Amino acid sequence: MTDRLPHEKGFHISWDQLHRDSRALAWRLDGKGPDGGAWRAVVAITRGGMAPAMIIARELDIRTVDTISVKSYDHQDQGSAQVLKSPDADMIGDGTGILIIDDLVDSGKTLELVRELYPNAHFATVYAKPQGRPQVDTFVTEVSQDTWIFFPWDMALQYVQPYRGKD
Ligand SMILES: O=P(O)(O)OC[C@H]1O[C@H](OP(=O)(O)OP(=O)(O)O)[C@H](O)[C@@H]1O
Ligand code: HPA
Ligand SMILES: [Mg+2]
Repeated sequence: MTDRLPHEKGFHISWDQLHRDSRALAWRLDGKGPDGGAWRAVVAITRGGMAPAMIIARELDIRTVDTISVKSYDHQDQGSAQVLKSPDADMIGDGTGILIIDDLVDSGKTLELVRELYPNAHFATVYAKPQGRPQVDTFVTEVSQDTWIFFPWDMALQYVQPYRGKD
């Protein structure tokens, strides 16, 4: 699968690194809610936003956690993006005081769709690529557009040949 990706570089992230970077994001968000206060709730964009959202909710002592499920059949075609499951409408309102978390913003299409629904929410991702940056309010690490980020849930430890043993 990965040899067909049109990306020049790979950025491989371990669970430990994801934990550190998600904590760094939590610390950036701390006390930045409306009126300099606390956030009302965390909403994770499934599925990739769920692990960072859990870590952030723990760090910021937020007990109300919900999800929004967005299915983008083709990242080139925004028309095909679809919300499969919405957060509780009474809880989220127009998004004021709500943190919406994803693992990364790439083209920005996913956040663009969710932002239209909840324009007053605060959008945060752990990683960001330049094209998607205008869609995200707070992030931790930027990578170049031609980098593919490999998340720990998509990887497994495996044996590699010693460098001098190849061929
Ligand atoms: O900025 P964009 O170009 O929209 O891309 C970013 C989105 O793509 C990935 O999710 P994906 O839709 O692959 O689903 P998943 O989280 O369930 O893996 C990633 O987790 C972001 O949500
Ligand atoms: O760089 C990426 N890595 C994993 N999933 C993604 N979805 C869009 N871009 C990426
Ligand atoms: Mg996702």
